[in-house]
Amino acid sequence: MDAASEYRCPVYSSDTVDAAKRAELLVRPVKSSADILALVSPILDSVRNGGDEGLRSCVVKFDRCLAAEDTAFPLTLKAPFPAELAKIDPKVKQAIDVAYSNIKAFHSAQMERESEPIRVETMPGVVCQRFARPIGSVGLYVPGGTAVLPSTALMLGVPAQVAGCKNITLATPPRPDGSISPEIIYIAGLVGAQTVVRAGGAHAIAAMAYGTETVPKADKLYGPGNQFVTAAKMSVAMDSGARVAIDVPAGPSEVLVIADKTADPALVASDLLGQQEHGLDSQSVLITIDCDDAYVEAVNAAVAEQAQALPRAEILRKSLSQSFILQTKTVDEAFAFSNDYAPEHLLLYIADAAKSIELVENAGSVFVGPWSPVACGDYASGTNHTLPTVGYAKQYSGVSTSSFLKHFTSQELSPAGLKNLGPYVEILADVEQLGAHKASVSLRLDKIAREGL
Ligand SMILES: NC(=O)c1ccc[n+]([C@@H]2O[C@H](COP(=O)([O-])OP(=O)(O)OC[C@H]3O[C@@H](n4cnc5c(N)ncnc54)[C@H](O)[C@@H]3O)[C@@H](O)[C@H]2O)c1
Ligand SMILES: N[C@H](CO)Cc1c[nH]c[nH+]1
Ligand SMILES: [Zn+2]
Repeated sequence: MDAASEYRCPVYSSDTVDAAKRAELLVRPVKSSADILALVSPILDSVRNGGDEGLRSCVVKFDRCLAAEDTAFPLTLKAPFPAELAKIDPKVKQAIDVAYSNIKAFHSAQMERESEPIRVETMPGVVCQRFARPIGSVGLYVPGGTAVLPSTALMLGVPAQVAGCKNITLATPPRPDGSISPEIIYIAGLVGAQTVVRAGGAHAIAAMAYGTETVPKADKLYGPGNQFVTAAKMSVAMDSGARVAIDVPAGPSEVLVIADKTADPALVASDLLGQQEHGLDSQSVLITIDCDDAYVEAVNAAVAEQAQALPRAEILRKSLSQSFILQTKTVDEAFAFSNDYAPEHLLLYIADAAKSIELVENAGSVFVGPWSPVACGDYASGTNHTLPTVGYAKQYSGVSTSSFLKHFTSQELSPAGLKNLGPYVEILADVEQLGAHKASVSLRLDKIAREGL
């Protein structure tokens, strides 16, 4: 096998893909959740029962951070973070500041809509309202396994700050020497985080879900991560003892590109590789519309050429075989597959891309036209990169400002309102045979009648 042939995506044609194969192509290359949950459960128990000590032992075992063997290793850093820990290259600072500003602009606009109270008089004298409040204590997970992702600190920290969350904790795996990347500390300061936890994986999730001596307990957990992190989030969310919510199952990165003949094969290849390089369990998919075999070969050749020259060539070599190219004939066929796949990122590299958004039913975030590489959304366009994977875009939205808010409703009835609505409530309470419910209305209606209100 020559080197280039190791970096190719398998190719299928919709003409020959039957229903069973199509169903198979829709499934992501990830371990079953039962297998992962079995691995994650003892880690969660160790932190839930052992607090900081349990957390420390998991840091040693799983984050492979040498300094953690020292029992004096502080598991948390508290704000204000020392300036020397946040020292970054001025060029990097400028790029982070641009990203911060764009993300803040887009998420602040969401805040304006989401926090606006709603008031509706559903019947004369019956006023219903809805109010937004920030979630008090939030735990943000910033991945740091195969790559440290300060951009995720922005994607989670900015909406938390915009929503007005009071207690922001950020957890991320420490580097081998036990330190946290200065870019993450700089961003933690920018977004007003109070605590940075030096731990990654399922144990960091457990620490924020249950709280420890030094890690504050969060009301809601956010952020992407590998299969351990995602399974841990789902597990603690089901534990009534933790009383913690989660944002979205944001697992291994993925992209689906829909391309027609107008798409430059080299640029298509660059976006496929962009998400595939995240890890061995990532998946990139290309759906072509009415493109011949020569076009598909040109994409595969560009994939092989670019992949071999990239710093993460080894990850790509091992994982490109689980990506694939599917040749279809029509726009409808291509979008039908994409909507069933429900990709985290959907790149529309076709003529009339903007108009085709109407055809999208399920996707985390859409990249429209030839000049919108997925990397721009990953870092700095302003949208959020914490997005549903493995098909969860069918029922979940990506992280947004509203993920950091909760809403409560109110109703206020005047005597006239109760006279209008009360008799119907009495009937419905009768249907359910709930006498106390009925009496709470009847007694008031009697009083209104007695007092002539
Ligand atoms: N969907 C999204 O929005 C989105 C955004 C950014 C990144 N991602 C994805 O996040 C993931 C990041 O994964 P990562 O691994 O690089 O970083 P990570 O921080 O999620 O996980 C690394 C940690 O996993 C733990 N771990 C590793 N092996 C373990 C084992 N065998 N048992 C128990 N714990 C173990 C360790 O604590 C390690 O520090 C990638 O898959 C990437 O594609 C997704
Ligand atoms: N593509 C990731 C979301 O799946 C986000 C990211 C961070 N850094 C680079 N990319
Ligand atoms: Zn990415």
